[in-house]
Amino acid sequence: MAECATYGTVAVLQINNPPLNVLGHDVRSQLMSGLQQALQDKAVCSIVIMGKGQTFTAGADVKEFGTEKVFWEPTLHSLVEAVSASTKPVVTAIHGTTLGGGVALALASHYRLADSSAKMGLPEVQLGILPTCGVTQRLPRLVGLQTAVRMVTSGQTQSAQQALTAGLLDKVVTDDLLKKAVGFARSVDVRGLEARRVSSWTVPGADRAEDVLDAARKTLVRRSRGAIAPLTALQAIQASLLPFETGMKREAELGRYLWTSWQAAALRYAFFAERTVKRWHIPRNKNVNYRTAEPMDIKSVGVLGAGTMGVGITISLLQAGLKVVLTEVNKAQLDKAVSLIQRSLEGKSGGKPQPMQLRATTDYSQLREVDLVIEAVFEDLALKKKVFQQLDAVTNPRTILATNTSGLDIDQIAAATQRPDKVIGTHFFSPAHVMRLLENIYGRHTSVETIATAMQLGATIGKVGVLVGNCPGFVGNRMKGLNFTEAMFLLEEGAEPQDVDKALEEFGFAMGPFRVSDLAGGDVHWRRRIQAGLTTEHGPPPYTPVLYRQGNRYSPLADMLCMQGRFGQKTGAGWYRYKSGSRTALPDAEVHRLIHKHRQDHGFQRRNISSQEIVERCLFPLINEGFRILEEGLATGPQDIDVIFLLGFGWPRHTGGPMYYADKVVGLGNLLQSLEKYRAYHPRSAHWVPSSLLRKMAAQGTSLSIWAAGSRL
Ligand SMILES: CCCCCCC/C=C/C(=O)SCCNC(=O)CCNC(=O)[C@H](O)C(C)(C)COP(=O)(O)OP(=O)(O)OC[C@H]1O[C@@H](n2cnc3c(N)ncnc32)[C@H](O)[C@@H]1OP(=O)(O)O
Repeated sequence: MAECATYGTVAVLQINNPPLNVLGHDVRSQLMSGLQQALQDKAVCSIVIMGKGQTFTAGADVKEFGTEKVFWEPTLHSLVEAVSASTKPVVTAIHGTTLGGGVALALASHYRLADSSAKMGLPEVQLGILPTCGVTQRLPRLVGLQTAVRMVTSGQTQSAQQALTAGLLDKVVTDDLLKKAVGFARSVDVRGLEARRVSSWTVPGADRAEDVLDAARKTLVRRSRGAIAPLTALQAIQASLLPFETGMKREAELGRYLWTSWQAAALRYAFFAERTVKRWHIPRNKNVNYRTAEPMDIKSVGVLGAGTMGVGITISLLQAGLKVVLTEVNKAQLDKAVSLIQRSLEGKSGGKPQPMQLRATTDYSQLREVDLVIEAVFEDLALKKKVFQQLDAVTNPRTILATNTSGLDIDQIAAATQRPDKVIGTHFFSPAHVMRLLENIYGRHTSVETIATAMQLGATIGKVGVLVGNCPGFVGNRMKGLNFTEAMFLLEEGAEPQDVDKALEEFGFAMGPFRVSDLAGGDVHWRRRIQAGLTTEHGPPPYTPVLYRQGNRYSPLADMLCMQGRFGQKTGAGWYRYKSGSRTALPDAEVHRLIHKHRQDHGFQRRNISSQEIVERCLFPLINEGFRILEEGLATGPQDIDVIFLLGFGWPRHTGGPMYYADKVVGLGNLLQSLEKYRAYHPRSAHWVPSSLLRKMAAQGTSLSIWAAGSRL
């Protein structure tokens, strides 16, 4: 856990708690007793604290957070204070990615050394808590308010060089950190110790504090969208302008406030959910799971289609060091794609040339020897089936064939081949080289090896893979579609697009549904509705009521905009209007007129609709659908649904995701009641009928966490 050794007059305490040296209770205890021994040992003049393995430490053990263990002595706070009060100089030697509590230990030390490849960060606000243990008081004294605010409120890591420049580190070294740290510790003098205690320093540039804090507050109010941790952290940093002990008291108060908040619990859940989804199984056959599966070794990947998705996927694969054969029948499109890929990769490597593992071709037969192909052609079932038939003929029979689709039937695509066991859906989110989510969809015949390979490939290219079953829209789009449906009904009943967007943005989404639709292009879903027979390019299908389609209430408003060529930002007008070259959504009188006329034509009585109703009506049907998905065994557990929404649809992380939010914030009983209430008002919308799983759980008073724990292997 923590090992102690002496090198002449230097005692070295080394954390050894693989994989990430987190500071659980055992580690803290051993570090504390090592420190006390070193202080008592007359032969020891200085002390080095460092870590073995891949990192100094990733910080506090988050697994302890929901338990009493985190308060067992020595707590992290006691350990940090013991380091700070040491009567012998303490040098912290940092390597790898050092986070949270690791930075707290470093700040309390008298000297800080790091390997040149080290990174340091304070991700606490991403867990909804405050970097306590004196971080908010010592850091500004060391690096100034501006850098401290940036590090604490963003959670972003700093490279060793950045940390050195900021004043957070005393020295950056290359090679043999242990030897260099011991050498450095030998050279430091106990007589200078008092001056090295950061707690005795004042914050540099305190005269400009008000301006810095005001500017940060304004940015954070806008960016944090309801998350309380960043603004609370700012208050703690502000307290560093007070005497150190007073500031520490304020830090402790604010720390307790965040520690006990529901947002901290939600963010902790999100942290573990992202890691839990890799432990997949198929709900109907638990023997098919991540433990029994053996992935194929993938070294080369073919990407078919060089549109926006194909380009993003290719960049992700190349960045992970895989060989890629990019195939596109249109030569001009292919050339454009290659130049985009090159530019993007050059940007990533800081202008340094990268060994190009890309072969671009218009010839399908070049895909013969790749291990896996990802098809990324236009979202059209007939086209995809044709392409899969060709791929089946041209590729090696052992090659896995993946389709990048956002909702088409995997079984139908697989049926176009002689190897349905080797066909799988890999739903990337746009931009594919940026978005971390990969929704992997198994079909009826997909083999366990194919599933394991797609999940493994996701991890290799830095994505969080979530495995789901095959149904229209899969998990993400099947649920998300309902949000937009209700948003349009709200327009019919009296809201304006900006009212709906504002309510959901206040809930925490970066953009409301109408702004998202304008960004993505309204025509994409319009084409899908046409394909599904819900509408035509000229209006409702013959003999179809305007407000009722396929057994459900229907709003034709989006179709009406598309029929006018209003596809969103790309046409300068959609639910909003856009000035040339601008992405700012401006309310549009024409849209208001169109909605107003539609209300009049169909006898809608306009009424005022509260933000609460908007949020409930847009989100509750989606959550209800999540319960249906669990019931149908299409997701391994609620975490899978939550991760899809957190990483793929901008669901506000501080609420944990739709299923967590329903369970822990709304309450399943309250959710059921609300669904029943809206169902009574809107009997022609099937999405208000509560799922039987929700009914059962609400009746039994059970929580999704119990359901989830039992269902996970
Ligand atoms: C009174 C209360 C005391 C309050 C103390 C307040 C002050 C201190 C606060 C903190 O220190 S909060 C913790 C800050 N640290 C983090 O948030 C670290 C988060 N981890 C990461 O970002 C990444 O893990 C990494 C360090 C960048 C490494 O990434 P990598 O992809 O290599 O590995 P992972 O798959 O993410 O992790 C492997 C394994 O380790 C588990 N894990 C990671 N970090 C922690 C942690 N801090 N505590 C506990 N467990 C951690 C992770 O869940 C994985 O586990 P498995 O899923 O494989 O079981």
